Amino acid sequence: MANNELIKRLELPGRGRALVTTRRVRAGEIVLKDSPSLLYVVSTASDRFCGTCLRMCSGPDCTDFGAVRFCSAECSASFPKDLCSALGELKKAEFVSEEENQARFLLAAYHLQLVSSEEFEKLLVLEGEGTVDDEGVSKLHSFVEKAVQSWPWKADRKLSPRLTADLLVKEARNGFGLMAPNEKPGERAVRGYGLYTTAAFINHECLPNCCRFEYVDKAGKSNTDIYIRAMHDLEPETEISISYFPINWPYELRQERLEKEYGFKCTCERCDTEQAWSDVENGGEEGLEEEETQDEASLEKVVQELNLKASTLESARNGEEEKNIEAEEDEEQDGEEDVEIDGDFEHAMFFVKYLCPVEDCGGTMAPIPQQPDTNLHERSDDDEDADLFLTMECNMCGHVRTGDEFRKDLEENRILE
Ligand SMILES: C[S@@+](CC[C@H](N)C(=O)[O-])C[C@H]1O[C@@H](n2cnc3c(N)ncnc32)[C@H](O)[C@@H]1O
Repeated sequence: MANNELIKRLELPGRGRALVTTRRVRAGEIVLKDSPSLLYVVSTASDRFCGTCLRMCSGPDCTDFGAVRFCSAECSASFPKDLCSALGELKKAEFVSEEENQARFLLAAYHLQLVSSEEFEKLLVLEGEGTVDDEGVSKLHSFVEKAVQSWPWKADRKLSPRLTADLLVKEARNGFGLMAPNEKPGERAVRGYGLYTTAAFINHECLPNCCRFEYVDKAGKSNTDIYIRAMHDLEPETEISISYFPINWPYELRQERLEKEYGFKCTCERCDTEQAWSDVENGGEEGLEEEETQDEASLEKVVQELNLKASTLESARNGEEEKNIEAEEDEEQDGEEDVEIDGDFEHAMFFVKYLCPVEDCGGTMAPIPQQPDTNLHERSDDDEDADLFLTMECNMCGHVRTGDEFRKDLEENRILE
């Protein structure tokens, strides 16, 4: 099913290292299956999820061991005792929850160095460098240095404030959050984080072509593997992209997260279009609501929303808005590229196709992987709309939508006549 031969790593201008397809990929194909080099459970979930496998951990099987619990005697036995005792030190430290998570990560990373310097080196090549003269880093480094001092280190041990600072940034830029099942609709929490040293080379796009699936509660050993699935057909030599957060996040929130956490400014086509909306909203007296997301995922609403924004932008461009907008627009149009209003339909269709229709979910839909002998692989290359009507699965709530259901929705909302 998964085929890691399907991708290669390249350096792309302005994007750093990236993963690119080596052949044509069909909608729904798994382009990458990756296992974690390192996993840790977050402090707020450590009493409910197993420290070894991150599965739900409840009932009498649960073995309490310092700051980690285990779902079974097997998971308890396979968790490294050195790491367990170091995690026990967390109880004495005065950390707020975010710092405690960073300490958990650092202990797991330094422990990886203890047991496999080869795997540890894979972490060191990931993107990100920290700042040493940071109070938070010093506090964490002092804690970690003490907590790991009794470990059976070899002479080539690497442990320094510089390395601690770098590891923290590498984790922030490359870690994948494994989600806990929703307790209430719309409330989603992370149960733990993992570093996947191949998937870490996938860059972000606000309109991605792949999305990540995980099945942490499934039976078996590889329950923390992640699967990167193609949302639609991809040509050979196409860069694989995912969204680093839910696809319905609004422009400002996306920009803030990408700049603060990932260190780059996104200038993709979607951001260009939404920046123009945001300029109009900020300039107009009757701007649209702040911080809108396309989270009401009914087709009608998504399409209406985007049409409304497009027409607001068009009105502003045509000088029908308040004077202050006219003035701003005039200024902005000097030397500024025109924003494609036609692009709005393409963006609307992206959400119609790929945003999970379940209220408050915000997940991304991707076609269910097909068996090689199904019609997905037999359909002709020029049948562009065929992937519209594949059975899709949501990567957050698991909702499944068949092609017939989608066709009916499109017809009811007059998108397809
Ligand atoms: C998870 S890593 C992806 C692999 C990375 N390019 C590398 O060379 O290791 C995340 C980092 O990649 C870069 N990146 C991701 N998406 C990008 C994009 N759309 N444009 C520019 N840089 C991007 C940023 O530096 C970000 O912090």
